[in-house]
Amino acid sequence: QISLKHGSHRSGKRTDATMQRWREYGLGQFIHWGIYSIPGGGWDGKTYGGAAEWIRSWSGKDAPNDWRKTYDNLYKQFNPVDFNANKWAEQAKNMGAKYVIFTTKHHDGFCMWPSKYTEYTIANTPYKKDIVKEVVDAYNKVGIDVYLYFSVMDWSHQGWRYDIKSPEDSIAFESFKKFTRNQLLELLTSYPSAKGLWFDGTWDKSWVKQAEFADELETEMRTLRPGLIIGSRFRADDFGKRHVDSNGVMMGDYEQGWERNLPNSIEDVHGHDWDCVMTIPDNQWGYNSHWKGYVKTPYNLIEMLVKSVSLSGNFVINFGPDGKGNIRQEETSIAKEIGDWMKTNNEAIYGCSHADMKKQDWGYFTQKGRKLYLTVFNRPINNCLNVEISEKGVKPTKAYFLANKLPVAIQDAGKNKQNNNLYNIVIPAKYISDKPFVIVLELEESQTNEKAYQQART
Ligand SMILES: COc1ccc([C@H]2[C@H](O)[C@H](O)[C@H](C)N2C)cc1
Repeated sequence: QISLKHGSHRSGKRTDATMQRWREYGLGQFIHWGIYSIPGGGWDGKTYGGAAEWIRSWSGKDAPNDWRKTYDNLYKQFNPVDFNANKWAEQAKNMGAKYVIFTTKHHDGFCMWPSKYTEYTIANTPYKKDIVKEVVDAYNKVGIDVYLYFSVMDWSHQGWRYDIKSPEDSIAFESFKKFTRNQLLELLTSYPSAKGLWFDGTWDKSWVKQAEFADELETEMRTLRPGLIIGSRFRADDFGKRHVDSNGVMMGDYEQGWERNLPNSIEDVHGHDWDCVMTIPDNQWGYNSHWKGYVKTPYNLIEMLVKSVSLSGNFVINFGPDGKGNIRQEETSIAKEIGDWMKTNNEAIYGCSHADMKKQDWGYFTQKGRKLYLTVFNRPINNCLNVEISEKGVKPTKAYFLANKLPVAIQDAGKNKQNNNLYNIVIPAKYISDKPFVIVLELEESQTNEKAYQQART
């Protein structure tokens, strides 16, 4: 046990109602929208390879020549005439998202809210209006919780440094730290309904060296907003360790390391709350007019969602609206397809978590109370879903299709050396589905609970 002043201040999951609500979301929407959405990964008819929201930082073959000046003046033409936050919120509601993470400021430093601490904000664009407020209000109105994405790294600020290597760096970075704190307190004060902050741009040495400052700032923010949810990306500990501190204890309220990546087993989760944030194309978060490479299908994304919930995490799908405020057709049709699936099957997602069951090839288990949800992606040729109930002596009581409650047969599949308490859930051969489907399997009360209950009665 290494003694830390600025390591994690809590071990184990948060148990308060606000965090429990976060845990039950299942599905979220990420929105990356900013000045980078104007070029959309290209310029003057040419497209570039890197991540579109990073285009300001690219150079050489990945960006137009002497691009910085042009980029830094783009805000003067930012006028998203097609933007309608209510339409976005409606679409997210129909998709089944329970929370949204919205980019208030990405690495380029442009603020989508009228910050008092810099001129580089929405207030100084032809659009003028407070986009963060429009998004917060529209999403809250349809019952979707809002989380604010904030990049600490800010390429537009004179005080930003990648590392602190001289007294000059140190003086500059002190002004940057003051600016960052001012903006964060401004966001929390201006948008009190925001439930949390999703931090990014915190990997550079300059910030990693600010263990004390960041720790105090986190405490100040949590005091200002009791219940505030902050992930493991915000700050590093006394020895520069991020996500988990030098004693292996997770920093923040949930693990934020699963970016375009998913845990493969419950062991990978280490008992943490976590979210996976995922792009629809390969590595593109901001609008890119020319998606290259593989674009995930609705069913790739549904499988990732179900896998996330089966491992007690949330799954967040990224949308990148264009410079005019339109959500592109590919994203709209994916949202619709996922929404249709969620309308039928969201009981297997919302409020569910990992089931202590052996992973089977046909798909995933999620659980809520004594109900197991079997989401089938790979239907066995013999129509028998193998289920091995880990809780000793607990038997299944009934099984049925979630969609229409029609019962399905449960066969005792006997015992052998490796496993017992094995059952086949038999899907009727005549049942045809071209989409993943859910079978509900209800379990008896667990013996341990039952025994405890009986003893309690004496
Ligand atoms: C260095 O690799 C990175 C760095 C930052 C990112 C940023 C993306 O721009 C997006 O905002 C994502 C959530 N974030 C981790 C992605 C990959």
